[in-house]
Amino acid sequence: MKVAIYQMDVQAGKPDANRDKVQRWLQEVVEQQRPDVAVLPEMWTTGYALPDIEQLADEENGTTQQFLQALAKEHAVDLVAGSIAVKTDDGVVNRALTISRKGEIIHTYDKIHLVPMLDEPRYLSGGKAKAKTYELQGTTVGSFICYDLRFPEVTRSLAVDGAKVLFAFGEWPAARRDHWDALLRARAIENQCFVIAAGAVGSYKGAAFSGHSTVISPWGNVLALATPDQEETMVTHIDLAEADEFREAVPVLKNRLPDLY
Ligand SMILES: O=C(O)CCC(=O)C(=O)O
Repeated sequence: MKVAIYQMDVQAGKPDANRDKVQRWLQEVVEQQRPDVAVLPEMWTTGYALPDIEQLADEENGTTQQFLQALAKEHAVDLVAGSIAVKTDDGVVNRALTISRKGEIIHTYDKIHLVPMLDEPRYLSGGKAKAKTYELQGTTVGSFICYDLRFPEVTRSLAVDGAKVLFAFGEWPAARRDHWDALLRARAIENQCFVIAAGAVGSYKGAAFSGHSTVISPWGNVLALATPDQEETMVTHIDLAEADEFREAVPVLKNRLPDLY
């Protein structure tokens, strides 16, 4: 699987400008590298302009979703499209979307863990459904969003349900970059999954984002690591057989004893 990650400098509060950036990026990466999958970061339409999120968020099946469906079809690429703010009957959610190259929505997930340090519970509603696996190019995969990374139960449950690739989307603060790096690597090793993480750069109200988008193998090898502070396109090949080989050699998932913990 050839994966392209957009480590993006999201323009907070400017969804039109961010959609333009994504359109230009995708056009360029598809022309130059022909990836199978393109991956975007967390909340890439609005950034963390939370006080205005009610006005900025998309309607369900709204502008950004339709824009992504058209782009995926036009470029014949699967879009693991990070997450966007979406208005629902329960309030605004931070929703991850994956769209097939045919333009079909193949997965959605609303971030379940809201971040108190960023005041998210004041402006956003947490998802009510557990993160579920889905099929992408014949492989079982899962997606989770930023703060979910601190809750190993999320990725463990995706791995137990068969995921071999975990997609993570972040606008993680630079102040805690070490945690991002260490926890992503831990999630890859403990679940014997590839971890493909798209982060953001730039800053909002003086707080910088961590960059360090990355691709990590099930063995824990860092196959690619972006800069901490520049927009960047990272294209990486992953060999999915590595997950099977590691699982056979070290059968962690089979050796779990959930009744004892
Ligand atoms: O857990 C953290 O340190 C940051 C989480 C975060 O920034 C987010 O979920 O958007």
